[in-house]
Amino acid sequence: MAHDLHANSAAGGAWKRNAAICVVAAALLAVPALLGSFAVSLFNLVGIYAITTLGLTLLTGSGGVTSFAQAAFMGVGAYTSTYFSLRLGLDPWLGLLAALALTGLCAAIMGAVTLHLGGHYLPITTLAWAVALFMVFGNLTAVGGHSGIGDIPPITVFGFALDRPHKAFYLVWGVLILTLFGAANLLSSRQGRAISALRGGAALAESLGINAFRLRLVLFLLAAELACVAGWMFAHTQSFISPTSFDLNQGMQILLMSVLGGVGNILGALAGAAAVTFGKNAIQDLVPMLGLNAGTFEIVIFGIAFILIIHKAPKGLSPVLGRFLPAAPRPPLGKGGADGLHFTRTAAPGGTEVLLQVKNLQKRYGGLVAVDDVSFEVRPATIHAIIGPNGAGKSTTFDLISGMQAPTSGTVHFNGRQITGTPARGLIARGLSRTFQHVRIRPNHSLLENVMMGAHWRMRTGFAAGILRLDRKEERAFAGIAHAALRDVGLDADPHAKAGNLALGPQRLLEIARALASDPRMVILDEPAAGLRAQEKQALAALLRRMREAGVTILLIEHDMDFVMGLADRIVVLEFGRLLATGTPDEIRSNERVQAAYLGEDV
Ligand SMILES: Nc1ncnc2c1ncn2[C@@H]1O[C@H](COP(=O)(O)OP(=O)(O)OP(=O)(O)O)[C@@H](O)[C@H]1O
Repeated sequence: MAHDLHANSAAGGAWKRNAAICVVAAALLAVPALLGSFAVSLFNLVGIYAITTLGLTLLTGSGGVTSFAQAAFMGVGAYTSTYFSLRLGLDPWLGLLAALALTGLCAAIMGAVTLHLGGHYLPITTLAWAVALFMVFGNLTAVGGHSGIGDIPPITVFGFALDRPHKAFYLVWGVLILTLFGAANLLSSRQGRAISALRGGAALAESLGINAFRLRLVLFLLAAELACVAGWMFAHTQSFISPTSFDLNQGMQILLMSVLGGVGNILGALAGAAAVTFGKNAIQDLVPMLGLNAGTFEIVIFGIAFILIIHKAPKGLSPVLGRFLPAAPRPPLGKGGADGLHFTRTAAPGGTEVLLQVKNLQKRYGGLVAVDDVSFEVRPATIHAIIGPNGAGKSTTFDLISGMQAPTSGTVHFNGRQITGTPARGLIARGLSRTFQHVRIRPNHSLLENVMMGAHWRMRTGFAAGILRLDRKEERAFAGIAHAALRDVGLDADPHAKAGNLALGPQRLLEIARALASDPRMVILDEPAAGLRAQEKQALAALLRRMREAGVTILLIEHDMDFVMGLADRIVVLEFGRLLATGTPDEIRSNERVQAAYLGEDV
């Protein structure tokens, strides 16, 4: 019955959504028939800026990288194609190809130099890029220099010249609608989940097997190319361009469009572009009536709007859009996994007797030795705990095993192969999955989507297939696997619920489900019981035992002695970076050196 209700409401939601799309499409088709040239031209500008802003939505909103250079990349598209068509007499479509190539080259060089530096390097470089390009455009006398250049020929489609705003409207809005659908498809695909994992920090993305640098570079390129296409349409629909059309002020306005629309909201890109473009037009109409300079006023008003939005409404228009738009249809849960997860790589029969071998591991930070000559082994299908007082070197040991840091000396072997210094992203495919001390989930994504991130390395869909929605079969299969993982940790009641609504205990379980979806040999857990209530700890211990029975090996750091003593098969005790003792819980409990180290604590 509940299932039927859910199916009915989903069908109702889809119906409303499709109806809303039809109404909007009909209204759009009527725009050129109902409005005059100036108004249609404004609509075209909205479409052009929405395409540019959409690039920023993907880059900043989803990937967490800020850029001031979108207007400058529009300029590269506009000026390259103008030069090709006006000076070389070539078709604007050839100009577009050249512009895309040049934009790609510039963005690739800029991204390659700055993206791995992290922090504010990229935003600052994009600022410098915007200023430098303004100078370059101004000094290109072949395309008009600072005074700009006119008579740019229109785009032709099958011999039909788009020489009036009414004709260009269909191209601009057609391209916009295609890019909106493409972006929506991308964000709901494997690569879209990888992009949002980036927002959880490079550590999360890399732990899932995602090359954070490469993904940021692809996003930066994609955003630049979208701006280039928009710039190309700008030049050939306005027929006049000048450096001020693509200066830093324009770059800031595009950032304002993105922030106003709600960073990360796809339709927000359109709403933000419309609000700023129509707002700018209203300022230019009204302010001169008061005897004031519209240009100066525009900068002041937009500056104030920027500050107000950041402080008072950081989500921009997206809550409003969310209220009026019917919810997106929920993806199917997929088949398979009805009887729980099947691990294909656990307890490798015939494999090595030791799954993880840590030998003489050392990590120095200048004069401080955080981990000093530590050696231990973990056998398959066991629960192994690392304990020790604060500052004993537990987290550093974890980081050395999980590839977050490289050791100063010593080796780590996993499943018979040396993994010393292997970057974190290379480990999940070998069967090593991890959770974090400070939970790293994507709060605005569903439980199902969060868990599917764990299966990223097992999936194949690339950017193009995601944008074209050719990934449905794979999505269904892995939604089934993620659903089974949620069932394994007891979170399958509402797989489509937002992960951010969960309390801390269930969030920790969600991270474990994400690790299970990666088909792990071994899961390493950083203080999994921290902050949990007694009942939640019992449920967690039961889950970890079930995982052990299924053949998954577990290595954990934990401060809660009762939890560790009642659960672990073997325990490693560290003190001042050195191995103090190793053994079963009983051996550790009766070890005098451990008792001395934990003086006053009940071991
Ligand atoms: N990046 C770093 N640079 C310098 N010193 C560090 C760094 N990371 C850790 N340390 C030092 O190394 C030692 C071991 O730290 P680590 O975090 O591994 O201990 P821990 O046992 O996990 O402690 P806790 O239980 O408090 O998390 C500490 O003295 C810490 O200050």
